[in-house]
Order: sequence, then structure tokens, then C-alpha cells
Amino acid sequence: MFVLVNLKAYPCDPVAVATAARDVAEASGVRIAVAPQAAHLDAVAETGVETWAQHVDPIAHGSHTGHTLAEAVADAGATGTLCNHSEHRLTLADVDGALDAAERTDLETVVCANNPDQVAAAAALGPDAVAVEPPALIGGDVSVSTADPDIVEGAVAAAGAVDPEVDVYCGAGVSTGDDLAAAADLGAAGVLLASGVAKADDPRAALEDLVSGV
Ligand SMILES: O=C(CO)COP(=O)(O)O
Repeated sequence: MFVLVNLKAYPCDPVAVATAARDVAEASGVRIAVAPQAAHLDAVAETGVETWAQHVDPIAHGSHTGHTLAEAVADAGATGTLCNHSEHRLTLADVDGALDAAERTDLETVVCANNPDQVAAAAALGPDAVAVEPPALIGGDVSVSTADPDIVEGAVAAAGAVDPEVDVYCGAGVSTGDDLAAAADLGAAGVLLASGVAKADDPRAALEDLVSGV
């Protein structure tokens, strides 16, 4: 299972979370990546943890102001990027353009989607993975794998019907080892989570619990 921790804009210490994630990944053998604010990519990558961007824009070098350039996040040490997160939705054309930018710079890609229909559309664009995250469950206490297992199974089926090479992750409310195990049982190859780690009193303990059953 892949564990992708999105720090969003939470007021956590990104280097402390990254250091904990690096240590827990090394100790457990579970692949764990951290996606901090773009301005923190360098510092997070320096810890040695697998580092992801939260977003890249569908642009190349040139006259663009206030955008996130794929080359810049790759230079800062990111090896992957989220795209089309529920809190940063793009048009279909812009998802396609962002994936082109990521491919140009060898960034691994996860396109987020609300439901199986959107998962199918996202999978058709050829990302490395898609992540189904029902917006209503994001930031809540109940994991998508418990609250809406059908949507996870539906996403796995939808992506598989379009392109079996595209991995499916799930997210929203994931915070425990049981949540991770339930996601794996439903066919997910990984989880995308945020508040369960970024808002935890002890992010290291939260990460250790997450991977305890893998
Ligand atoms: O949006 C998410 C991850 O990108 C999920 O957030 P939570 O883990 O806080 O529900």
C-alpha cells in the first residue's frame, strides 16, 4: 500500500512530519510520501522522505505569474504530484495539460476524483494513479472505506475498465491502520490522507498506527 500524506495548508511543522514519515517508511517498509506546500518542498525533500507536490499548473516556462511550474517542483525535489484535488479542481483540459507538464518532468501523477464516473474520465487521461475522495467525507472522522465502501469498489472497477495500468487510491477520513486495511480489502492500492496525520497531536504515532497492519 502507498500512503500519500497531503499536508494541505494545515499549520503543522512540515519537516517534523516529513522526518517522521521517512522514519516510519524505513522501519515498516511501507511506501510513504508527503505533499507539503510548494514553498516547503525543498525542506521536506531534504529529509529524504518521498516528496510530492499538491498541484502543478498546465504551463511551461514562460510568462506565467502565480502558477506552479512542474520544472520548479521537480527541481525542489518532488518526484510526484497530485492533480485536480477536491480543494483545487481543474477543467478536464487543464488536468490533461497538468499531466503533460508532469510527464515532461518525470513526476509521478495522481488525479483526484469525486466518484467512479470521474475516476473513469481521469483514468482515460493516462495518469499513474487516480484517487477517489468523496468531498463530503474529507476532513471527517469516518473513513471512506467504512462510510462508502461501494464508491471505492466502484472506482477500482471504473479505472480497471478504462486502463488496468492505472492504480486506484482512496481518501477522506482515513486515519488508522484499520482504515488502511479496509481500503486494501476493497482493492485500493494506496490511501491519500491529510488531517489524520497533519492535525494529529503526534504525527509519528499516527503514521505508526496507519502502517501497523500492513
Ligand atoms: O483530501 C484529503 C487528502 O488529499 C483527505 O483529507 P482527510 O484525510 O483530512 O479526510
